[in-house]
Amino acid sequence: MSHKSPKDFFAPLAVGAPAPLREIPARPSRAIHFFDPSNPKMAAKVPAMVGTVDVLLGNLEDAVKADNKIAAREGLVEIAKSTDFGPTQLWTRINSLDSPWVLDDLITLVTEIGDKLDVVMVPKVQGPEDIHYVDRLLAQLEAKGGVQRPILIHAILETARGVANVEEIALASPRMQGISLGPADLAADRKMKTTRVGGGHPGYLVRQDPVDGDIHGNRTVFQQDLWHYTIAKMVDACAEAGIYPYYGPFGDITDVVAAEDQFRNAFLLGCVGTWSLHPKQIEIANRVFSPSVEDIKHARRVVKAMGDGTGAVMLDGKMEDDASLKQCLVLVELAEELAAIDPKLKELYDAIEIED
Ligand SMILES: C[C@H](C(=O)SCCNC(=O)CCNC(=O)[C@H](O)C(C)(C)COP(=O)(O)OP(=O)(O)OC[C@H]1O[C@@H](n2cnc3c(N)ncnc32)[C@H](O)[C@@H]1OP(=O)(O)O)[C@@H](O)C(=O)O
Ligand SMILES: [Mg+2]
Repeated sequence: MSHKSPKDFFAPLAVGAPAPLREIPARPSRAIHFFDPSNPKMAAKVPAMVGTVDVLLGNLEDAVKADNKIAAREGLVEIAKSTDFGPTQLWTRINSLDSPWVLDDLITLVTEIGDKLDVVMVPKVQGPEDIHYVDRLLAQLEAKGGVQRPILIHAILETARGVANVEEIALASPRMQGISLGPADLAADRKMKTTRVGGGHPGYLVRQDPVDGDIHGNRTVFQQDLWHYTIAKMVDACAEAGIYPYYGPFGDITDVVAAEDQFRNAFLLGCVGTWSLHPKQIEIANRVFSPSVEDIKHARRVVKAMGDGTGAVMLDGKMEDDASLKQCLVLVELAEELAAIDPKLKELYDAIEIED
């Protein structure tokens, strides 16, 4: 349910505000790197991180102490004003819409750094009404601040009602850029019995049938993915709306192996990127969310073999047809976008040779 009729869905919501986009650009966003602008050590690292990560996100919400909320907001303004972000996007996560800080977050950020801010991430979104509120307020502030291009909105999927409404959230505004899974708040809201921030749980498993009826015998167990349903529902809602799904935080910073597993699960399910909470997670995210040389070589071979894009062919003993061609085109187009901003990837992808 939109707050606009289809006729005026793309009309600005305030006189003087920039016209909404008709299509959300697929800018690379493999890693959305969170930093606390009130943390001097993290803030000092931002300029050197430009170009090494696709998105830098100045976080104002959870993980920023209540005493530091104003310092974080002011710190982000200072960082934005003093940094040339080049190809790197600048996002922020504002405080929750019921917090005492969010109105000043939006007024300050949009009127002071609106032209440098690409995306506003909104936490704890419950339904389209939350997006409608931010949509209209952003338009008014863009007009007030003379912002020249529309600031986009990214919702965090971290409440049970938000999951129930995810399709309407995705379609709620032409500003919607994407949606991220927020596993910690969502687990708490659902009363899931896990205290982990993303990833699996050793108690969530399926067990091999007993051998010869011996239920206490040696039976292989397979740990299951707690987040499969929610990520898949989020991906469907984003695909329907033409916006982008992301995995969110992986809190076990030291377990880089399980972080890679969780990121790859999300990549394979259709997510385009993930959050990174620590510098060591950026490399993992960039690697996982950039298609491998093998995948790109195969995809390009399918595109070549499929000619006009219709019918079916056999390639390496596997059937390729109109549908698998579309899957391959997703990878080929992603590779082109990433190669445009990542020289190392460009070198890898350009070196791929396809036999005639
Ligand atoms: C739960 C969901 C969320 O809300 S997740 C998003 C909110 N959380 C965060 O944003 C966490 C951000 N990360 C951190 O605060 C820190 O990484 C840490 C507290 C987890 C660990 O910090 P520290 O102990 O300092 O780690 P190290 O000593 O290993 O740090 C080494 C070095 O790196 C610097 N550093 C650390 N983190 C960052 C960062 N994010 N960006 C830039 N630099 C960072 C650190 O300062 C050290 O610097 P030095 O070498 O100069 O000392 C929720 O939404 C849901 O799921 O619902
Ligand atoms: Mg959260």
